[in-house]
Amino acid sequence: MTGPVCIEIQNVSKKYKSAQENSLTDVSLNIAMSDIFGLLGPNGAGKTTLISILCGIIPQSSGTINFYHENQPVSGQERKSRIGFVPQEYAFYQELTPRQNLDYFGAMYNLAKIDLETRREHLLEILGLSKFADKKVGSFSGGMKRRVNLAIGIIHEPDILFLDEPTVGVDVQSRNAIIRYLREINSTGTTIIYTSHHMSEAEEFCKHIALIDHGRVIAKGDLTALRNEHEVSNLQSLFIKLTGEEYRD
Ligand SMILES: Nc1ncnc2c1ncn2[C@@H]1O[C@H](COP(=O)(O)OP(=O)(O)OP(=O)(O)O)[C@@H](O)[C@H]1O
Repeated sequence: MTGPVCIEIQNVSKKYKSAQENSLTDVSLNIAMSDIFGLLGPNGAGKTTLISILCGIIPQSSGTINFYHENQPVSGQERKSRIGFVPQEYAFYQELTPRQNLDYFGAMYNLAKIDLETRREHLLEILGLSKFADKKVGSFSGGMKRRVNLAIGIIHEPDILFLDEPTVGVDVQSRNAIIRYLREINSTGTTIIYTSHHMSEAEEFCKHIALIDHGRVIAKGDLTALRNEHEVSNLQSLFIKLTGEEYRD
């Protein structure tokens, strides 16, 4: 653990109405403040389902989730302003520019105009989008769209940031820019929970991980300790050792 607990997940299960089987079964995890926590697992393991529940987008079927800030419980209402979510799908208006998108989503968080403008320009600059700030997002490359998606998820400076595959389908430059920025905000206290299929990226980036398979947590903890315990030299080998070689599609 890097700090006090900020998310406590106890015995969470989820069965979608239309599904025969549980998508999550009895998931229990503690995530520490200021951690970079990787939720990893094969396709269909339940990562997006868990993130969606933690962000309050869908309800769990059973189990409890508590949020804390410096050891104090965080209420449902306060949670909204403390959490940021960068989904796998693009969550912006293609026909608007990055500036217009950021203004729109910033206003949804009730940011004061002057704060929103300062924050917007800072994010455009730091994510390499200033030159394109008044062009429609629909015309952007995959990497630029991912960076716009990230900027929208963090416009309100959340303490806890959830990212579902933030670097999928982007070139090395955009991947580096995104990871570098995430590291930077983590170093000033933002807790990061992220999913990825990119094992070498996750290995370098995460402090702790949970490996999920068929909706269950099959390994969790500090990466070095997990590698030692399972006698493997890297995360990819650990992943294959615990989830097997067969296809998951
Ligand atoms: N809305 C839904 N209704 C019914 N079943 C669903 C729904 N969403 C997801 N599932 C099922 O729940 C399981 C977990 O899916 P989920 O998308 O959470 O996995 P994942 O680990 O995020 O996968 P991927 O790596 O492919 O994104 C899968 O079997 C999936 O088919």
